Amino acid sequence: MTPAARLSAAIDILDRWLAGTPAEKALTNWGRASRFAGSGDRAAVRDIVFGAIRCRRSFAALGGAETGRGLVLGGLRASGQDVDALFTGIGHAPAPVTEGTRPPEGLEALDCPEWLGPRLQSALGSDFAPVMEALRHRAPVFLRSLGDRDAAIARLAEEGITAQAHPLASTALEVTDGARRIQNSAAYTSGAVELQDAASQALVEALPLADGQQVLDFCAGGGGKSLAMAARCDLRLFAHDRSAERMRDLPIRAARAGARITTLTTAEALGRDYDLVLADVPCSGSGSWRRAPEGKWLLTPERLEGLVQTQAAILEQIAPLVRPGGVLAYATCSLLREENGDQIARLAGPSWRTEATRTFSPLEGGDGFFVAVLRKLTVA
Ligand SMILES: C[S@@+](CC[C@H](N)C(=O)[O-])C[C@H]1O[C@@H](n2cnc3c(N)ncnc32)[C@H](O)[C@@H]1O
Repeated sequence: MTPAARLSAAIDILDRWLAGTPAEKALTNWGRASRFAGSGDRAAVRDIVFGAIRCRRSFAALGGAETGRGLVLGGLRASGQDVDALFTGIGHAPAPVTEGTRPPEGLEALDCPEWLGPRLQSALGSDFAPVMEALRHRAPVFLRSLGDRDAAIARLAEEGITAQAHPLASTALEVTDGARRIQNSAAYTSGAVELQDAASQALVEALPLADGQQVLDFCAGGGGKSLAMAARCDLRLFAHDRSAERMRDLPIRAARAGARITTLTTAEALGRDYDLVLADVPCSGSGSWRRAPEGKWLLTPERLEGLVQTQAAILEQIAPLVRPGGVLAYATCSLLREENGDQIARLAGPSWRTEATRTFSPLEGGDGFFVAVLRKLTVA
């Protein structure tokens, strides 16, 4: 495909996305209908689409319309490209440009939803603009090394993947070249490295884990945190998720990593007690909007309120599962106070002591995360 034909494909996919089709689905449908597109074309179209979703408001202003065409045009203008050379109307190229442009202003220039601006500003203070700017760009690719980090770097290099140690976590590697080769590399398939954001790794490093503990990952999803916990200590480790479907791949991933993780139904999970319960709760995902940018535009005040209620209900459900002297760890990938510190304040009282809270900013390289470690006090 020519560069201009890739733009036309991205315009169609973005129009479908704007009409309500999830971006992954719109990309898959286009891929199925476009057998002529090679892997380079698919990757390039995907990059244009996700780049436009991250910068929806500013690209729409620059491109003169909130349409697929406007977003693509705005993206080209934002990066200073010669739009008339690409929008020629010849062959599969988009029709010549007639649209005007205007510079984005205020929250629009930061690609921040208007209603969220004040809440994020209050939570992030002087970091607000730099964080929102960071979320306009693609996320770095991180790996977690299961053994020696330098050995993993050398092994990846043999397969044409360049990675370097990242300071956020002792296990974290940032991939700077060859990221598309990871999933077929022997280092990955043999379990020497696992794909995981650096702040996710750092969050698990912040947990007071010790050999022999009985641990529950209550919102395990695909098991990213379970696997990282299993790699840290010899635990009796249980994974639970309200959706059993989301844990479907966990046994395969655990086998690849040589980890023992028992999945539990809700009734089973609630029927035991634990030295540590991790609740990596469903949240706005505002800390990971560069990785999953659609969430930025799908969040509404009502959805946020629903999430806050779910988080509070989960905390209430798991608090009794922690043994006296044990730990409840509450985590989100949110930047918003109502999902983070405000939730933990609910557990304040004579039964709990907050031992640590840590906020990871996207400015540190990884996703934005919050973790609080609360100790259940033994009754005197
Ligand atoms: C942030 S994701 C977990 C990500 C996962 N810990 C990881 O590291 O890959 C939140 C998970 O919570 C689950 N969930 C939502 N409501 C829940 C509930 N009431 N109880 C338990 N899990 C719930 C969702 O299905 C989702 O998989």
